[in-house]
Amino acid sequence: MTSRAPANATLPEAVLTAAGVRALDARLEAAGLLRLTMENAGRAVAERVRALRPHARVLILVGRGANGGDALVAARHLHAAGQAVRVLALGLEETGLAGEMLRAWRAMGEVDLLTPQALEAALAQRCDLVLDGLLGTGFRPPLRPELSAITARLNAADLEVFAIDLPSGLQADLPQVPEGALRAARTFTLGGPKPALLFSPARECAGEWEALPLAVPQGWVLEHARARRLTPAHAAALLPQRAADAHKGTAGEVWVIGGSEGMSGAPAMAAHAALRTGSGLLRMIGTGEPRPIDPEVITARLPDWADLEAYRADRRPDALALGMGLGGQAARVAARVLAWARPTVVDADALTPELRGLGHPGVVWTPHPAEAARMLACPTHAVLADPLEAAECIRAAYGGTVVLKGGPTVVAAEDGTWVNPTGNPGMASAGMGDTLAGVIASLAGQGLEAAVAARLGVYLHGLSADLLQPERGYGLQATEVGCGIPRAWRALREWVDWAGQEERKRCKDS
Ligand SMILES: NC(=O)C1=CN([C@@H]2O[C@H](COP(=O)(O)OP(=O)(O)OC[C@H]3O[C@@H](n4cnc5c(N)ncnc54)[C@H](OP(=O)(O)O)[C@@H]3O)[C@@H](O)[C@H]2O)[C@@H](O)CC1
Ligand SMILES: Nc1ncnc2c1ncn2[C@@H]1O[C@H](COP(=O)(O)OP(=O)(O)O)[C@@H](O)[C@H]1O
Ligand SMILES: [K+]
Repeated sequence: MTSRAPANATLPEAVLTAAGVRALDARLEAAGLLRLTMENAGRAVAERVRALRPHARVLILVGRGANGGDALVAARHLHAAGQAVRVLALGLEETGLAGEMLRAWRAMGEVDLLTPQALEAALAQRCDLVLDGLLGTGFRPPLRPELSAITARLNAADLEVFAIDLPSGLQADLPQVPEGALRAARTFTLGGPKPALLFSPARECAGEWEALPLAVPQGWVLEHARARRLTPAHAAALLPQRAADAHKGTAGEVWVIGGSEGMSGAPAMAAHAALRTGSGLLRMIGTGEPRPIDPEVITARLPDWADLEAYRADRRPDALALGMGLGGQAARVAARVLAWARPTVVDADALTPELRGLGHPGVVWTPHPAEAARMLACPTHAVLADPLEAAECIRAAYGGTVVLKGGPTVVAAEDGTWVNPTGNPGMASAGMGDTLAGVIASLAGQGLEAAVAARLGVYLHGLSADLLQPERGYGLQATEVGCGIPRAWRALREWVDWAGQEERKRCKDS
């Protein structure tokens, strides 16, 4: 029998909350697959530990829930492979699925009750690595004292900790770090990352993380996902394709509307990035003198913003980006342009509450957290406390697609919420957002749906910065990220060609 499921590699990654894990668990249980899934998960963890630390003596800490069950499976596979393990468990009852795993482990090795004294004794013997299976997605703060004494001791010890699913004491769904949370050097997250592994400050507790597959169809996991995360294959499939007879009239005319006295650079960076993303024709329009970086850009200086309608009369932009450096007039100008019902990226000064409800399917709002707070009339810390929720709230109130910028950027669109995997802290410099607005407008002008242009735009923008990071570090300029877009594009395209070749080779071999 052949599989009818699409190859997992072409599907996005699932971002799973505690509720999503519970729902997936229920489905697996109903299908009679939960025990096998725990077995697969624990074995996958053991394989990663063996690959990374084949000679380590591993202290395995086991909680009472399924996270502990995963740890016991890992203990069994590590022991069977000849690696030295010591197991300490919070409970020794053999009930439920985790209890079954405890019984299976006991057939092979010993287990002692985890107490502060037992931990101390274990640490006094040679131990190179702690495998944390105390708490996973089932944790609800605050951490009880019996456990906070354990995590405090481990955090104080000079020991490497690898966490299963997420470091014990982190709340899966939120970026905050509850009192007493464990700090891990590495996390093996099961089925897909939890929001806590994606957003700061919680993600700093997880060290490097990697997602281990659950060995069930990715479609099942995605059904219970809170959000999706782009993979290279998925992003590459979004790249626009051009006909051989393409010309500047078919490659998209983009207008950048912005700039004011002393702020001419912002729209210039957007226009520059749009050209590098492949737009056929760029116009920069302002009431001050537009100062493009590139000679290819056509400029128009309007006596007043009221003259915008007349300028547009016999012209038809394929997409627009507006707001960058525009100043106090921005909301008024944006309201006019939104009425044209063209694909439009609304950025910077134009991101104001006056525009609530004016979004249409072609609109992409691109706030950073402080601008998002302005749009939602809430403090910035409330946005940062749950970026997925904040992006979705803006979308509900304003319409269109929302790109909530940050490390990482969240895209809330009609088809759901996405988390971008590319980008790095070198991007924390002025002008990066202007560049992004140009990239998204360019892709929309080349015919991509606004929501798709947003998703691909943030991916390419971050990838361009990631490719530059090794040579530039924190000294990365926004214009360089714009210049690097063709390289990012090529890297993605080559990835697809490479993946396609692999796929063809696999088909030939089988
Ligand atoms: N479908 C999937 O993706 C798969 C998921 N899998 C795994 O399932 C895990 C989720 O398992 P789970 O639901 O059993 O919860 P888990 O994290 O083990 O914690 C429960 C324990 O924590 C305790 N506890 C709670 N709060 C506490 C506090 N404040 N302070 C102290 N203790 C506290 C709570 O105690 P209780 O409240 O019951 O007394 C209970 O004993 C998930 O992370 C992944 O590893 C895999 O098996 C493969 C398939
Ligand atoms: N630490 C980071 N990790 C990933 N991306 C980042 C990071 N810091 C900034 N960025 C990206 O850089 C851009 C900054 O945008 P913004 O703050 O609007 O800049 P500006 O207003 O100066 O143009 C966003 O796309 C954001 O996602
Ligand atoms: K854990």
